[in-house]
Amino acid sequence: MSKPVTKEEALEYHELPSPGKLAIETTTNLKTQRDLSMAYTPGVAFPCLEIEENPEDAYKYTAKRNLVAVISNGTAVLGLGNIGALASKPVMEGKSVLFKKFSAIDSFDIEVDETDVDNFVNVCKAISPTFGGINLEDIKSPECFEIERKLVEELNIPVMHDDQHGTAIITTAGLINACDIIKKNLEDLKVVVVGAGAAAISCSRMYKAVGVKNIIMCDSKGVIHEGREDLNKYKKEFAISEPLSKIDAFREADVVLGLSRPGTFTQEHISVMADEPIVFSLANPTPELFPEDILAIRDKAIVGTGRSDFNNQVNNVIGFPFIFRGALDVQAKKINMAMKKAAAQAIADLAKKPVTDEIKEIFGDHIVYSKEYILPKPFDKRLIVEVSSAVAKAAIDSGVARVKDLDIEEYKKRLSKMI
Ligand SMILES: NC(=O)C1=CN([C@@H]2O[C@H](COP(=O)(O)OP(=O)(O)OC[C@H]3O[C@@H](n4cnc5c(N)ncnc54)[C@H](OP(=O)(O)O)[C@@H]3O)[C@@H](O)[C@H]2O)C=CC1
Ligand SMILES: CC(=O)C(=O)O
Ligand SMILES: [Mg+2]
Repeated sequence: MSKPVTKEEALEYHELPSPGKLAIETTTNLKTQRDLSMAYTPGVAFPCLEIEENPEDAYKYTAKRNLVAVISNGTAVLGLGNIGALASKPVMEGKSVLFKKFSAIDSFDIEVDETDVDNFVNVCKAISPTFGGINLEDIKSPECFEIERKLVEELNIPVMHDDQHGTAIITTAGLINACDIIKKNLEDLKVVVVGAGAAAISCSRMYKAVGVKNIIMCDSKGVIHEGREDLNKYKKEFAISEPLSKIDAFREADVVLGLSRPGTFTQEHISVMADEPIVFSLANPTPELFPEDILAIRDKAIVGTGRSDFNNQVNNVIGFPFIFRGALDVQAKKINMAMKKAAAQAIADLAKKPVTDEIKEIFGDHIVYSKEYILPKPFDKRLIVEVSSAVAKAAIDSGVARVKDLDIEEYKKRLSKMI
């Protein structure tokens, strides 16, 4: 574990040298009167008229092709709950910083003070011409599902709710490698999912898509089963036929995937799991159960958290920057399961390769594929190359890319120079 972050340090980091975490920079010269005539009137009228004639030219003459909106209404911010649009801004600025640093994507964070599904969708639609993609963030379930569905249906740029799909990609990559290390098959796993919101539902769908058969899901009322009358249609997808207590759900389980809030499972639950349990305790910033408490009773466990200060950070930061990079570069109309699976496999494969000297310098020589290192570090510069190229290829192969003739090896070379 690295040195704990104090409140004072975190507040100072956000306040200095200037409030917030990002600013805007220009890409063209603006030094002379002639530059001004180019950038602004009269020169600017020419690209405007080209775009009016052919909307695709927006990708040629504006920042649209490399610009993503990070949009939230602040209703499910990390595990902090509904703290509102304004209070969500540090997280959204943070996501924009990660886009820029890890995948060279420009982005604006946009906090929308609106909880009504249709009104929120209308705001997103109205501002969508500006962007090459939309990353929805920290919007509570079940509203997030409907919002994303409508936007994907109605817009022709990639729209992805990161808490759903970024998280699904990274937890799938983590599961693939954890199973590889302890020699278990995905098909044979018993998985308990604690949480039944945006992240939990989407991760569980992807687990099923890669072969997991036995999933038991719990929400704040307990195990989700067909006898319950308080289930929305998303939770119903995972209802088991008979009632079950939570402790019985954990009995001999191989995996627990926590996407809920602190304290929703305890050492008692972990103690009844199968040998070498996989415990992803992913609530942020405070996990369901801390790694030391898990390892204290199950020293052979593979443990992951969402945080940057423990081994095995299982966090969508290893997903969303690279999936959008690939999607933008082939002007994908949407982000589909084929692209998500390709991303997860590429992430999993990368963790098996020896780490670079740069990563050793940051994290030390001990970083080798093992129970303590199942996923690449977000700082691994090979992520953009391997994951974004895999996503771009999957977009082309699955027919959602507008750019169809991409030389993947050439593209990988370009990616390696982007950050
Ligand atoms: N590491 C990572 O990369 C990521 C981590 N997360 C974390 O996952 C958590 C959930 O996020 P998200 O899905 O967006 O939020 P949602 O608000 O959509 O879902 C929260 C879920 O937690 C459930 N819950 C609350 N209390 C309990 C309990 N006692 N037992 C079981 N479930 C409970 C809620 O149940 P109910 O439906 O009954 O209200 C709800 O289903 C957050 O802590 C977030 O930080 C999210 C995305 C990525
Ligand atoms: C990581 C993230 O997106 C979350 O905790 O909400
Ligand atoms: Mg989030």
